[in-house]
Amino acid sequence: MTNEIPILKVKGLTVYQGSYLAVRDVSFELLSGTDTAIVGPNGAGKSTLVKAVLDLIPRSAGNIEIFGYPITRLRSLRRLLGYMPQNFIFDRSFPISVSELVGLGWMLENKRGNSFFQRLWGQDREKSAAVVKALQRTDAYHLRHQAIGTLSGGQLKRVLLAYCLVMPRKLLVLDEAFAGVDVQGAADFYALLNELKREEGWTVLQVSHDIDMVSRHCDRVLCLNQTVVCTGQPEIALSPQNLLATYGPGFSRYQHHHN
Ligand SMILES: Nc1ncnc2c1ncn2[C@@H]1O[C@H](COP(=O)(O)OP(=O)(O)OP(=O)(O)O)[C@@H](O)[C@H]1O
Repeated sequence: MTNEIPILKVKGLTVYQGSYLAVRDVSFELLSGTDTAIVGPNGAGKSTLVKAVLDLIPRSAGNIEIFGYPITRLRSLRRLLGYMPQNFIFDRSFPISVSELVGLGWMLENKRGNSFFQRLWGQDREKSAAVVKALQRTDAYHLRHQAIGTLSGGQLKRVLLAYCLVMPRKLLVLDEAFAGVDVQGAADFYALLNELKREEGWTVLQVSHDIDMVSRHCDRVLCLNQTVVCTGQPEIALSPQNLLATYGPGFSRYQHHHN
């Protein structure tokens, strides 16, 4: 259900990457239970924007409020936030299984009233059940015993999404989560996001290059090219004029590729 509570408020955000002005004076809000896509050409500042919004890189100007708090005071609320970065770089010989990785996303909740050992045992069972459910939801359960270093690109995306889903979240931030996932897989992922949004009230912010999927599945679109070019419902934000303004004249070839 969509209601009018802003989960995230970004005002006047400006970010430099080294000496390069990557994001300039960006403002937007995310309403609870909505799925917003950030689109724009390569180098437009999309990844920089989401990293700065999550306070993972410094900003030179701007205010960010998340769940009603300044981002710097997020601390214990971080578990309400799932983030899947564009690239996940790791040593492929690192001996950790898919289940173990997904389990790392599960955090202890402070439950009172039981003894230490009861809590420990209960939480272990809860964690195992949550890992199984998350892997089933992303169609990666069959990979659970595999070492993460042996996964294909698309399989790894499924497992990383399971890592994000293993806890209930309020905000899920995905940076090209579906790049490299096959067509059926991407459609399944969008169906899953829809379920999380409608049935569990999650809010989604996703960077995507798939204009076709975005126009079919997202509630709002933010067109970015260093700064916000336009924002609104997909049918408005992705009009030919707005796409031209965002991507420049080369876009028609890209769009053709998707039709
Ligand atoms: N660590 C860095 N140091 C210097 N410049 C950087 C760094 N990271 C990004 N940039 C530059 O900042 C600009 C924005 O990069 P960013 O990765 O945010 O773009 P993007 O819209 O996510 O691109 P893509 O669609 O290719 O993933 C680019 O010009 C890039 O070269």
